[in-house]
Amino acid sequence: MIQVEHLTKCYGDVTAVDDLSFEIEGGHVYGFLGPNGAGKSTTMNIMTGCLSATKGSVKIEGFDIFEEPAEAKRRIGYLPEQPPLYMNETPMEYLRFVGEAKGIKGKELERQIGSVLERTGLTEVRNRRISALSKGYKQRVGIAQALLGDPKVIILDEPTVGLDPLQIIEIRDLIRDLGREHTVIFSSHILSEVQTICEKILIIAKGKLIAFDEPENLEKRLLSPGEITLLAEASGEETRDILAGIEHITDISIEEKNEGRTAVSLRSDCEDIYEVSRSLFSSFAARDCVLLEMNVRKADLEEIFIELTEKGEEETV
Ligand SMILES: Nc1ncnc2c1ncn2[C@@H]1O[C@H](COP(=O)(O)OP(=O)(O)OP(=O)(O)O)[C@@H](O)[C@H]1O
Repeated sequence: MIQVEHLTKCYGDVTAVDDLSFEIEGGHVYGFLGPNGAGKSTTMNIMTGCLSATKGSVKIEGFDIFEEPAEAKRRIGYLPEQPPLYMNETPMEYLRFVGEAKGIKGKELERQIGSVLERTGLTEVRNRRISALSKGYKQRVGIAQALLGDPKVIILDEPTVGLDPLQIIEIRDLIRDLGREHTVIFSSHILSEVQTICEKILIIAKGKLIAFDEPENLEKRLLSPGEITLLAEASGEETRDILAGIEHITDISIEEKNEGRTAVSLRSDCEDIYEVSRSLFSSFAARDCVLLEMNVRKADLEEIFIELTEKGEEETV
C-alpha cells in the first residue's frame, strides 16, 4: 500500500531522514516512534506530499507522491503536528472549506461532513467556534478534516501531544476505531502509547529505520539474553557446582552471604528463559538446596526503545 524507498532529506548540513526504506501494508495501525528530532515529522511531511525529498521515492497505492501528487494525495488524509485550524470558524464551516479544497461537492460533501463529525464525536459541537473548543476537540477537528474524501491511509503526526490524560485516552480510542477501516500511521515519542494501539511499530533514530516489527517481537528481541538473579541456601562452592551443570548460562556472578546463603546473578542466551529457570529450580532441589528467591528479568519495550534508539544514534555518529 505504501512503499518508501531510500528516502533522504537534508536541511543544509542536517540529514533529517537518512536512506529510509519501509513498506506498509493495508488495514493496520502503525506506530511511528522515535525520540525528539528523529525525523518523524519530516518523513510524514514528505509522505503526504507537503515537503520535497532530497533523494528517494514514496508510493501510495502505486502512485508516486512526487510524480503523481494528485492521485497519491487523494489516498491520504493528514493531520500535521500543527493542524491549520481556522479558529473563528465552526467545525462545520471548516470541514466544508477543507472538503471543497479536496474537490468534494454538494450533497456528497454534506454527507461526508455528517459522517466524519459523527465518527470523531463532534456532532454536538459542530456549530461552536473552534477557538472555544478544548484542545482534545480541536484535535478531533484536525482528524475529521483528514477523514474527508475517505482516504485509505490516515497519517497523524503526534496526535496526542498537549492533551490531558482523559483526552489522550479518547484520541487513542478514536485511532483504534479508524484502524478498522483505514490504514493508520501515527507518530509518537511515547512508547506506551504506540504499544497499546499499534499492530506494528517502526522505530527511527537520527533519520534511520532501526526496527520495524510487531510489539511482541520487539519484546522478544531483548528477552535473550535474559537475566536471572537468585538467592540460595547453599555455600558458594555448592552453588558453583550446581551452576556448572546447567546449559545456556553466562556472565555468572556469585556472592556469598551470611547464614550459608549465596546470591547469584546470571544471564542466559537461551531463547526461552524459563527453560533456564526450570533447570535452576530442579538442580538446586536435587542437591537439597532451597531457592529462597528467584527473579527472571525480561526487558520491556521501554528498554528496547532506549537501547535501539541509543544504538541507532551511536551507529550514525
Ligand atoms: N525546516 C528545517 N530546517 C532545518 N532543520 C530542520 C527543519 N525541520 C526539521 N529539521 C531538523 O531535522 C531533524 C528531524 O526533525 P523532525 O521534526 O522531522 O523530527 P521529529 O522526529 O518529528 O521530532 P519531534 O518529535 O521533536 O517533532 C531535527 O534535527 C530537526 O532539527
